[in-house]
Parts: sequence; C-alpha cells; structure tokens
Amino acid sequence: MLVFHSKTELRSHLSSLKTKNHSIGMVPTMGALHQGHISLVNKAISENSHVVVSIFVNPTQFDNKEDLKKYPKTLDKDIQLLKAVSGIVIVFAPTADEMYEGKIKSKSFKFDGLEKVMEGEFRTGHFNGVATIVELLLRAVMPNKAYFGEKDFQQLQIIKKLVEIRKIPIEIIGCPIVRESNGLAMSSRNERLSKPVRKKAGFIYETLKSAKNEFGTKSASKVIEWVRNQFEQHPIFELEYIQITDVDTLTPLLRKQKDRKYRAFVAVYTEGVRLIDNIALN
Ligand SMILES: Nc1ncnc2c1ncn2[C@@H]1O[C@H](COP(=O)(O)OP(=O)(O)OP(=O)(O)O)[C@@H](O)[C@H]1O
Ligand SMILES: CC(C)(CO)[C@@H](O)C(=O)[O-]
Ligand code: BAL
Repeated sequence: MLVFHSKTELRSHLSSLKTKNHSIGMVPTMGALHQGHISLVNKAISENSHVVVSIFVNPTQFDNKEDLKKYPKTLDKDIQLLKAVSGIVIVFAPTADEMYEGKIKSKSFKFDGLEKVMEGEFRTGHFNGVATIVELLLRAVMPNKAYFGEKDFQQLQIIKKLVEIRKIPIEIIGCPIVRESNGLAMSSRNERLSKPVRKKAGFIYETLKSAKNEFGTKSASKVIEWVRNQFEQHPIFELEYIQITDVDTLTPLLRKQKDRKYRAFVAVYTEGVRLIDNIALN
C-alpha cells in the first residue's frame, strides 16, 4: 500500500491516475481507525477506483490542549487495518508543517450560522480549524467524492456548505453512524474509556432512541426536558448539551412542521472524555 507524507508526491501520483480517468474517493480522518472509518472507506471503494485516506490530527480544531495531547496516534496499526480492506487504498499522512506550510493557524469562516450552535458553541474555533484543514486536504487531493460520517453531523453539513461557498467541485457524501454492540457510536475517543464505563455508555444511544419515541407525541422542549432528566439519573454521564434541530439549518426546533426533518444531538462527558451522538427523529 502506498503511503505518502508529501503533498507534491501524492499529487504527482494522483495526476497520473486522473489522466487515466480513474476516479478518486477521499476519506479524511484523524487516525486511530475503527470500523466507523472502515465503513466510509468501503463506501468510497464501492464508488471509486482508488481511495485516499488522510490521517492527520489537526491541531487547529482543538480548543482543549489536553484533548489534543491525549488524541490517540496509531499510524502503523491504521495502515495494517487499511491493508485488510479489499480495494486500492492510498494513505496520506502529512506533518502539520507539510499541511500548513509553516503557519499553523485557522482561517475564519461563516456558514450561515451552522458554525455557531452545538459543537460551534461549546468548542471555540473548532469549525474554523475543521474547515481550514478540510479545504487544504480536499485541494491537495481533489478527489471526485469525499466521505464523512453522520456521527459528526454538524461537521458534515458545514463541509457541504464549505465546498459550496469555496466553489470546490467535489461531491460530499454523508455515511451512517456505525455503533458498538451496545449502541455506543464508534469513536477514536472511546479508547480512553475504562471497560465498565464503555459498556455502560450504551445508555447514550438508548436515551436517544427513547427520545425519538417521545418525539412522536411530545413537543421538542418536553423531549429535551425528558432527556435531561434521564441524564440526571445517570450522573456518570454529564450532559453538555441536548439540542433538537432542523437537519438543514441546525436551528433549534420551535414548532414541528410536517415536511421538515429533525434530529436530536447530544454531547456528553464521562471519565473526562467528550463523546457526541445524534439520531434522526422523523
Ligand atoms: N461511528 C462512526 N460512524 C460513521 N462515521 C464515523 C464514525 N466515527 C467517525 N466517523 C467519521 O470518520 C471521519 C473521521 O473521523 P475522526 O478521525 O475524527 O474519528 P472519530 O472516531 O470521529 O474520532 P473522535 O470523534 O474521537 O475525534 C469523520 O467523517 C467521522 O464523522
Ligand atoms: C474532518 C477531519 C478529518 C478534519 O480534521 C476531522 O474533523 C474528523 O476526523 O472528523
Ligand atoms: N470527529 C471530529 C473531530 C474532532 O472531534 O475534533
């Protein structure tokens, strides 16, 4: 499997593929790969002849230095996992200097308010960092399609907006959330949980599923109250936010409308680890 650390070398390899009319899929990641990432890679393989998986822990999207320091880095293991996938996978694992060319700093973006709520509100500067690196990664590879998980649903909506406002001709594909057997959304940060808490963390998805049931008959504010109450009864899981929003605008739902789609989002702290999850409500 080819592993590139340099943009120039990667670009030159890809340009020879592109002249032969091969289609390129891209899966941007921060590494510590798990089956959630592999589901994106498999989807990309099913739709393209070659797939570039980028592995880069982007410093500018972390507002919490401790979180960045503790972020798992397992490049050799990641490469082994990707070797087991059937399809042509190319790894791009640059350094921060290679990506940012010296100035490790985010640009400032506006995404019609999508960037202000939930993750944007609780992780200052996070989406400026994400948008900055995603634009650099997409422009380095210029794939036909790029694949992102719905676990980071707000990020997915922002990246769709990013390619629209920056006029980057790449199709952005959203992929469903892959879960552990107890329902916990797979995440690289799950590795930092103790075994017993990881087992109990199925509670987060169970609560979201019940919230979906409650949503059939209750108003958004009643469902939010109900979810808060569930978390109060399970104090090892500290709820940072619960929000019910329209899926397109990510604005809080005030009154249900028949033709609109809604989703519930949570961020939860447990054992000092921050987890996010979401569910379609209708
Ligand atoms: N459980 C999952 N199901 C589907 N997609 C996922 C899942 N976990 C991660 N992804 C997607 O994989 C891509 C890379 O994510 P990333 O490398 O940040 O992994 P992660 O597991 O989300 O890590 P963390 O949330 O701990 O930062 C993103 O598009 C993300 O949405
Ligand atoms: C999209 C991304 C790779 C940008 O660093 C990251 O936010 C992620 O892994 O979701
Ligand atoms: N998967 C989202 C990346 C982050 O938490 O920074």
